[in-house]
Amino acid sequence: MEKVLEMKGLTKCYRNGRGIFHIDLTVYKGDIFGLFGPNGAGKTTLIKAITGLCSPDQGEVHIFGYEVSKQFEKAMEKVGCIVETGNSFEYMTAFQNLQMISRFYPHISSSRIDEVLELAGLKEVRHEKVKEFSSGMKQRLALAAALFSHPELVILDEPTSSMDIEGMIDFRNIVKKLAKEEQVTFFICNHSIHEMERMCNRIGILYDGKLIASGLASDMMNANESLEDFYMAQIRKARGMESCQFSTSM
Ligand SMILES: Nc1ncnc2c1ncn2[C@@H]1O[C@H](COP(=O)(O)OP(=O)(O)OP(=O)(O)O)[C@@H](O)[C@H]1O
Repeated sequence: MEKVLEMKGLTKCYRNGRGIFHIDLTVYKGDIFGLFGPNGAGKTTLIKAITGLCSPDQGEVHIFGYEVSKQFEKAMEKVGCIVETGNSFEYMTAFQNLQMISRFYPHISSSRIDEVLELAGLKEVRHEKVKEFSSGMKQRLALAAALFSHPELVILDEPTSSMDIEGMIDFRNIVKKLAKEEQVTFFICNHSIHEMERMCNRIGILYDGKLIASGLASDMMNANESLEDFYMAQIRKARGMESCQFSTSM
């Protein structure tokens, strides 16, 4: 299996002592990797460290074999991402926003703009200004932008948090199709465990900055009624260990 994204001992500790600690994780070509965790577990921090938006205190991130901190441009060449809210120019139309992005990719035909707008379900509203878009429509636009350059790795932080049911189903279908037909690899943080259960083949659970479980979704579901049961069991175990540590240190 070809390694696409690899983290080794990845640590980012903020001044308040929070962050992510000693993360070792590998994502393989064609994986749809889902990262879960409670609020504040460190998911966005991890994505920022992967994409070079914050520099880790320790550890390494390799994308397609290139170390992000040393060979950033090479590492990110085939990556598309949405980190926190995907930013767009509010006073431009969806089409114009993608035209701006297309300037960074002169080798890609401008017909790709219509292609990704259609993929993201925005074809009908492509000439409307983004300031008139709902938050779900803005997320669709962010997805279109992330997919514009035909990335081989797509990193998405809460990509569907404001989408309606149809939007989520469309999103799931796009992800599965790209992973299956084009071997695109996805790394996705999402709170909706039910949605991820239907989509991801590999799962990681982050708790209090630490990766407390990772592996194949099928293994996790075989041993449990559902991914939700597995997730809750892991979280309870981590909380139990925390309270044990607390009582022994008293
Ligand atoms: N710039 C910062 N300075 C200090 N602490 C921060 C900073 N950014 C995040 N944190 C803290 O680090 C921890 C992880 O935050 P992060 O945003 O990565 O979590 P998350 O898992 O993405 O949360 P959510 O699910 O709520 O989006 C939290 O306790 C948060 O308060």
